[in-house]
This record gives sequence, structure tokens and C-alpha cells, in this order.
Amino acid sequence: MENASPININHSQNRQEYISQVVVTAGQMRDIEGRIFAAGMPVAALMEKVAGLITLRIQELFPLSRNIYRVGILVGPGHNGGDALVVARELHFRGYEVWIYSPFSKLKELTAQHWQYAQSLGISCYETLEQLPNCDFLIDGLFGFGLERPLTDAIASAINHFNEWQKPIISIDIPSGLHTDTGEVLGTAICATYTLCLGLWKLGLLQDHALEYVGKGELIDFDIPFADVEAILGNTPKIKRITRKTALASLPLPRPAVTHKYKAGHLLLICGSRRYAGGAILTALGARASGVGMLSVAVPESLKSILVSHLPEALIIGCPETESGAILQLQLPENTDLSSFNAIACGPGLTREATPIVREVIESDRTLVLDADGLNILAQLGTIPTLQQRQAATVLTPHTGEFQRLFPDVSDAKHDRIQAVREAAAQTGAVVLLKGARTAIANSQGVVWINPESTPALARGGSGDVLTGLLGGLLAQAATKQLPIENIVATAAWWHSQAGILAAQERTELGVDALTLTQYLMSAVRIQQC
Ligand SMILES: NC(=O)C1=CN([C@@H]2O[C@H](COP(=O)(O)OP(=O)(O)OC[C@H]3O[C@@H](n4cnc5c(N)ncnc54)[C@H](O)[C@@H]3O)[C@@H](O)[C@H]2O)[C@@H](O)CC1
Ligand SMILES: Nc1ncnc2c1ncn2[C@@H]1O[C@H](COP(=O)(O)OP(=O)(O)O)[C@@H](O)[C@H]1O
Ligand SMILES: [K+]
Repeated sequence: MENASPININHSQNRQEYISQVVVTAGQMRDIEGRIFAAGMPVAALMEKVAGLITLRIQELFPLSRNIYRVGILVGPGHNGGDALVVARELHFRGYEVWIYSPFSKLKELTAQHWQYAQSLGISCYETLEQLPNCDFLIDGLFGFGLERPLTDAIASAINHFNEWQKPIISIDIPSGLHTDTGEVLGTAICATYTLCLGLWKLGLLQDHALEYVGKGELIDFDIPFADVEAILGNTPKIKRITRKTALASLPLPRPAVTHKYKAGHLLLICGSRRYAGGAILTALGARASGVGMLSVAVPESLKSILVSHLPEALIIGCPETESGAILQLQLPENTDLSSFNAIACGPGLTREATPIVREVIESDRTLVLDADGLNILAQLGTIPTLQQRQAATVLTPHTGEFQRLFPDVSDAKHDRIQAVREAAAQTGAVVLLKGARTAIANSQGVVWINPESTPALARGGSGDVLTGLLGGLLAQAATKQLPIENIVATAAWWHSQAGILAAQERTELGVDALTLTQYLMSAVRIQQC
């Protein structure tokens, strides 16, 4: 489903929101930049403007009122190096002690001019590593989005050397050595403390394997005209970061004054086995936090009483079970069939014995979330292409391992997660949520949402079960609304992460077990609404 709500980018108060959503590749950034230059903006003027903004941010991060700072400026051959040289000049004038290092014999013309001017001002410029004195922090202007090939030899050793200094490093645009689109390390890369991304978010900064190099990412808005972004990305950009505003807009809040429990969504969870009883409880508690009007939970008969004791408000459906305690058969209450529900979420803790149940829910005409064993069974069934024929939305929520089992022929999810999740969505017609540090969600038309903020505190057994319940509950409530499914999925991912972040703030990253996480879901939304 195409995003139904393009952002009104012509309204100035939407600028902040718009640029915090948009994500570009190196090619797109080059094309956008090309339009700006073709329209008459001088390259040198833009570099001055950008570097001025970077300088201001550096002055905030390292104010001279606190210290006399010695700054090492690492300069590459292109315009990333040019930016760094303008920053060097400005910091020099502001009173910082500046040393410049560039091992390149050939610089682009504008960069060479700034190098020459810096020298004329008496700023020390070094071409070998050993000459550069110890610094309080470093500015990395070696490579930006123009990096074309893996770094080797002297420049690779220099980067490793600077990383070993263990001093704060501020990378301009992208940590040097990272691929702008895939975030892969090309040989070696700067381990930044801050990355000041220029103009628009680069895709590579949102890929899992880039995270340990990016540090804290910040966007420097240098007033790229909307028309130029639109000309390259189209009216509704395809790859976007989830923002607080977009997530809150998909929540079922406020509730209408006149409603009743079945109008607020009826969710069926199918989960659990004797072996994995806890997974069923966590999934149901995640669903509870979504505010869903009615929650039914189908579990093996032997789990019924424990589920009732945890969720007295839910309808717990005890199903006949196999010898080992998996659901044998879905036995819904009288006068109820799968069409009685607005959405079904199926999978956590089922074990692979529950194959007939997964087949049955796939054949239903209900909005369906498949997770965990639901996905493993789907992979075994070999019926992934039939998902295209489903009459209602399907959402698959694999972690990387499940993803690789499901989509062995899709380009490696470790190499480029965004491309991989897009391919998987196109293949299945489903909305696919690929879990990770930067969870990515794609629909079959190539729309992608990336969750830009999370916490490793969530890397813990059971936290995915909570997400499945929460997502199921939101989908059940949204069934009557016109919201794109991927927006609701994105909202669930965002909400789950925000709860993790809040819980980690209060309890440390070690204190966010999955049950605790469910208890932070409500306060996370309340805080974000303020
Ligand atoms: N996006 C924008 O609109 C703006 C971009 N600016 C800066 O310009 C940067 C892009 O500038 P460039 O296109 O000059 O690219 P870069 O500065 O990223 O580097 C490209 C240069 O590095 C060389 N190179 C590439 N891979 C190499 C390797 N492995 N080993 C050695 N040399 C290698 C290339 O031959 C070229 O000379 C951005 O990242 C940003 O910092 C700003 O100046 C102004 C505004
Ligand atoms: N390093 C991380 N940073 C942020 N979130 C993470 C990280 N690792 C895992 N997560 C999140 O934790 C959840 C784990 O889900 P999953 O792997 O299905 O676990 P389980 O099956 O044990 O519930 C996912 O939502 C995932 O995005
Ligand atoms: K850089």
C-alpha cells in the first residue's frame, strides 16, 4: 500500500519534520546537490555555509569557556576535506589550537585553495602522521559520500591509529570509511563519537553494522530547498526514518467518546506451548498495552489457568494439545470463527509442531502477524509465494536468523538490511519487519520505515514476543481506519523501542527484561505525547 499521507513539504513549519524523516543514498544526495549548484548556488558558498554550521555545533560540544582545546583536523582529497579545512580556519579564528593533517598529495581544487589559505594563516599543516601532536579531539573530514573504494595502506593505518587514540572524534557527514548506502566498512573506518550528517540523513548511518562507528548522529540542516529534494525523491520519499510525530499519528488515540469493546478491535493471539508458556504471557501483555478492546488468546489447554491468572480481562481459549504440549487444533468458542477477529497474531512459543494452525491462519481472510515459530513453520511449508494471494494484510516480523531461513535467496540481510527487507516484501506482498538495532519495515511497493532510535537493552529473550502482541493489538484497532499497514507496524516498533529506552534510563540497560518492558509501554507513550 502506498503511503496515503504525503508530507506537505511546502509549509515551512513542516520542514523540521520532513528533513528528520527523509533518508538518501549517495547517488540521490549527489543529484540533489547537483540541482542546487546548477541553480546558481556557488559550491564554495555552500561549503562555507555548511562548515559554519558545523563550527557552531563544535563550539557547543567543546566550548572554550571550559578548556583550551587542541584540535586535530583530518583532511581528505575531496569536498569533505574542504568542509574540514573551513572548520579548521573558523576554529582557529575562534581561539582553538588547530593542527591539520592530510596525507594526500592531490586535493580537489576548492579543497587545495582552503589548504593553501590555512597555511598562509600560520595553521600547522602536516602530511605525516608522526608530525601531528596529541589533540583533545579530532575532526574527521577524510571522506564523505564520495568514498569509492576500500581504504588501504597509509590512509587505512592512519585511521586505525586515530581510533586507537581514544579521543573524541567528530565525523563530518559520515565516518570516513563507511559506505554511504550500506554502512559497510570499506577496509577500515573512523569510530566517531559524533557524526554530523549534512543536509539529509544518509542511508548507511541507519544500517545496523554502521552503528558502532557512527556514535551519536545529528543532522545539520543547511536549507536544501524542498523542490530539489522532491525532484529527486518524488512527492513521497520511499525510505524514511520513523519520527515521534509519525508514530503518534498512527496510535488509536484519542478514543472516540462513543465506542464499545468490539469497536476498539478484537485480537486473536495464537501462541505458547508447555515448553514456552512465558512467551504466551509476554505476547498477551504486549497486546494488553496496545489498548485493544477485546483480547482472545488461544493456548494449549494446560496453559489456560496460568494465562487467566496473568490476564484476567482476556478470553483465554484452551485448545487440545499434542503429547508434548503444543496446540494440536484451534478450538474456538461456539459461534466464533477466525472472521470474528479484526486481526490475528500467531507464533510466539508455538513450537514447530503447530504447523496446521499456521496453515489455517494463512488461509484466513484476516489481517495476520506471523512471528517466531509462525515464521519457522512458514519457511518449512515452502508456501511463501501464496502469501501474495491472501485477501488481508500479512505482516512478517523476523529477526535476522528467521529472515535468512525464510528468504535464503534474498540478498544477504547482513550486507544491506534495507535492500533485503525491501526484496522480501516485494516477494511476499507482505509488510516485513526485520528486527535489529535499527529495525526496518518495508511494504511491497518499496516504502521503508527505519526505526532510528533504540537500545541494546532490548536484546533479550522475550522482547520480540512483547512486540508481536503490541503490534497485533494496534492492527486490530486500526482495521477500520485508512492507515497504511506499514505505518502501524512502524508505530509498534517505535513504541516498543521507546519503552525500552525509558526502562533502560530508569533501570540501566541490564534491567529491561521482557516483563519489565511491558510495564513501561504506557508511560513511554504518555511521555512522548507531552
Ligand atoms: N551534500 C552537499 O550538498 C554538500 C556536501 N559537502 C561535502 O562534500 C562531500 C562530498 O564531497 P566529494 O564528492 O568531493 O567526496 P569526498 O570528499 O567524500 O571524497 C571524494 C574524493 O576522495 C577520493 N577517493 C574516493 N575513494 C577513495 C579511496 N578509497 N582512497 C583514496 N581516495 C579516494 C575521490 O577520488 C575524490 O577525490 C560531502 O560528504 C560533504 O562533506 C559540502 O561541502 C557542501 C554540501
Ligand atoms: N542491539 C539492539 N538494539 C536495539 N534493539 C534490539 C537490539 N537487539 C535486539 N533488539 C530488539 O529486541 C527484539 C528482539 O526480538 P526477538 O529476536 O524476536 O527476541 P525473542 O524471540 O526472544 O522475543 C526486537 O524487537 C529487536 O529489534
Ligand atoms: K567524514
